[in-house]
Amino acid sequence: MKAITLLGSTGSIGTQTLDIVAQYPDQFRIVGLTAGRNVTLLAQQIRQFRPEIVAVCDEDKLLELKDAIAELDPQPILLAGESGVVEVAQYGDAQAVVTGIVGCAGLLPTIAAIKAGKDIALANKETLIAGGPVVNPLIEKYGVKILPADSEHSAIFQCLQGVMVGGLRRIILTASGGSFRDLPIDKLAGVTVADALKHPNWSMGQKITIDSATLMNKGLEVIEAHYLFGMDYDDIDIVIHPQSIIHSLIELQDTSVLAQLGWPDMRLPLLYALSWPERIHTDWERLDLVKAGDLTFREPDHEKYPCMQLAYAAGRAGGSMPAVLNAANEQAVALFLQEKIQFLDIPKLIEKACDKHQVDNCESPALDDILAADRWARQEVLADSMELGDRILSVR
Ligand SMILES: NC(=O)c1ccc[n+]([C@@H]2O[C@H](COP(=O)([O-])OP(=O)(O)OC[C@H]3O[C@@H](n4cnc5c(N)ncnc54)[C@H](OP(=O)(O)O)[C@@H]3O)[C@@H](O)[C@H]2O)c1
Ligand SMILES: C[C@](O)(CO)[C@H](O)COP(=O)(O)O
Ligand SMILES: [Mn+2]
Repeated sequence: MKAITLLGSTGSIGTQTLDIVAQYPDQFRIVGLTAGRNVTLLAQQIRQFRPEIVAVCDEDKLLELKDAIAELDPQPILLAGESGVVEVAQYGDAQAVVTGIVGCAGLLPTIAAIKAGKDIALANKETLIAGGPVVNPLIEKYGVKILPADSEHSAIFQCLQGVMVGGLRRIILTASGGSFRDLPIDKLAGVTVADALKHPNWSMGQKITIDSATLMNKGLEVIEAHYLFGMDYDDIDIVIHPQSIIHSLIELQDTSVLAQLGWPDMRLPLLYALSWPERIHTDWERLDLVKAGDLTFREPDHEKYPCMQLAYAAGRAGGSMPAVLNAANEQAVALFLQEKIQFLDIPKLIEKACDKHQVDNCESPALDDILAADRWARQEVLADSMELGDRILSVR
């Protein structure tokens, strides 16, 4: 039985992970859970999975959580704040930590888990995009495994099983195209948050759904693939595949191409990240190619979606630049979700921050450099968005 700690248990990744644990109680046991502030759901999860330790990041929610589970005996260790989340990440005999926290907030808990010798089932891509130069050396130093749970990187990882080192020639990331894939470019200016949250294939958290709509999710995944598989940016391609049945492909040195297929269901990559190198028999809906129908592909539209090229440029710049790109994106998406900026402002704000940033410690930025770059980028985007605010107010 594998002992697991789950960071971000109340989110899309978190609840799907717990769905797996509930289906396979003979395979998995929950040691720790963390959430941001949804203590109602967290209390339900504590009752069902009886973790040893729990943290809620919002310290103002701790008392409410204590009251919500007061009758439980024994009580889990209850912690709060970012330090509490870090404590849970490194706690006890958990063999693997599932990183389902959204954003760069997952970086410090992930580092703590690695230093505690725990394997990482990585869903939280921002941690690797921003912190790759620090995380990868720690993975090696502490001898832990990083198992991709992101659907594309799981597909690539699955295709790589049995491939000799040096056999990989190219990675092809598939992209659904997101909420506006069929919308003409001249209609993007006025789209609403509600429009952007209507992902055609996947049910996900709000931030990543907006990232899918801007294609920044795919740009981030290019950087994620670089850090996970060591591929040069010239050898990581993107193709639009509206059906999201092929979850990505690899090309080998002899030009043979391997792909992983399945229904768009995040439980499968999550399960494999937890069961690897084994495969667990499931009774989930099996892929029916006739039912799936036509599988189509098209070139990504870089004029319509500038975020992809912004991500390639940041990845190639290296050092602290991916951290700036990621933080600028997190801040811009948050402002869009708050309806303080427009959809097309997102790439503009990101580009402005990246253009201003002077990459230091290019080869190997320290953790403090990455955290400082993250903070700087968020402040830059906030300041730049104020000018946009003037424009928006004048339009109204
Ligand atoms: N959803 C998917 O299908 C999918 C697929 C591939 C990769 N991913 C990646 O997985 C990560 C999570 O995505 P998601 O869609 O599951 O997001 P989500 O639904 O928004 O869930 C985010 C989780 O993180 C918690 N959280 C938020 N801010 C936090 C903070 N500052 N400190 C600690 N916990 C915090 C939330 O807690 P509360 O809700 O309690 O506030 C929630 O449990 C992202 O990095 C995403 O890119 C997601
Ligand atoms: C589910 C997914 O892996 C989230 O990262 C997928 O990438 C989302 O779909 P899209 O192709 O980015 O629109
Ligand atoms: Mn993905």
